[in-house]
Amino acid sequence: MTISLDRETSQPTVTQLGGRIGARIDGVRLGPDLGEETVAAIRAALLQHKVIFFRGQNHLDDDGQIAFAEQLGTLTTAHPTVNTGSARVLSLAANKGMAANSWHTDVTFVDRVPAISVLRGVAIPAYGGTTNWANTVTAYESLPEPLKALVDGLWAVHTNDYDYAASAEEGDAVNYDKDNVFRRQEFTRIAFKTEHPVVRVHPETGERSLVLGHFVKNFVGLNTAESHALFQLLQNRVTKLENTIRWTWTEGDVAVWDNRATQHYAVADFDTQYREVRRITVAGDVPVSIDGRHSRVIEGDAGAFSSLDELIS
Ligand SMILES: O=C(O)CCC(=O)C(=O)O
Ligand SMILES: [Fe+2]
Repeated sequence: MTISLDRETSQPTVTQLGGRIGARIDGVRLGPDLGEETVAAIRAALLQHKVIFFRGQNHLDDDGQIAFAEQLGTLTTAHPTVNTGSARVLSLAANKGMAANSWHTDVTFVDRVPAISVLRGVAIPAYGGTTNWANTVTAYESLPEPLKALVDGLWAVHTNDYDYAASAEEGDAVNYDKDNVFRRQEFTRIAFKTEHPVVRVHPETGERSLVLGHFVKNFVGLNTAESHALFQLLQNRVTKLENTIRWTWTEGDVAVWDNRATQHYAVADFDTQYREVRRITVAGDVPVSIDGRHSRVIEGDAGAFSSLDELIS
């Protein structure tokens, strides 16, 4: 489908795709200078639906994607530890079937967890390679009261040096370079460890959401076995199918998600076909717990994070 609407006169239309998460926006040609009204409409849809999709944005290149993302907030460095060859663009390319096929929220091992990720489908395989998102706000809201009481005061340690051996696959696609060489060493060359509340208050909506995903190492005060059991229990709530939306990509699609209210998972079922998606990340603030306490860095300070800007630009 090709969308050729006059940017000056058309209004974006928002079509809800799932009961708990996901909407498609039509009638917008993404790029710079969208105008206040359009940006406000996009932001409102994002906050409500948590992940929004734009079809047919084939005109976009990296610069256009960056220019669009800049209207949503201040951009972060492409990745805190992986040298992506670009200051802003994280390219996730694969032709050996690997993908970020483990449920996660982006970069939760630092204190300033990114607010928004903008992902563009650059090369999309003929089959497979869908991406799924889960709503971590509804996951919290639908918890029974005793579980809410349990998580409301709970904190978790997140690290980039998480237990890769414990996951069935080798984790995030950012662990691979363009020649498919696993580069965990690079991913973990600076160890980050941050304590986040398991329940954070969303800075824009005031909603409570669960902060979990595959960078969680353990819960504060619980041993490894207890942490593992509780993590599985809560993750099962987050990733329950009714709480998710699945997107089948075509080239030129753009997905934008609220990284403060979602987790995602790229399905590694495209065999040896080439797949490439490119991500721009909008900076976020330090999560705040229900009782007003901020996340705290245990290892790898914010200074190291920002100086990486120069390192990889
Ligand atoms: O490959 C995908 O569809 C998503 C990859 C991912 O986890 C990300 O872009 O943050
Ligand atoms: Fe991701």
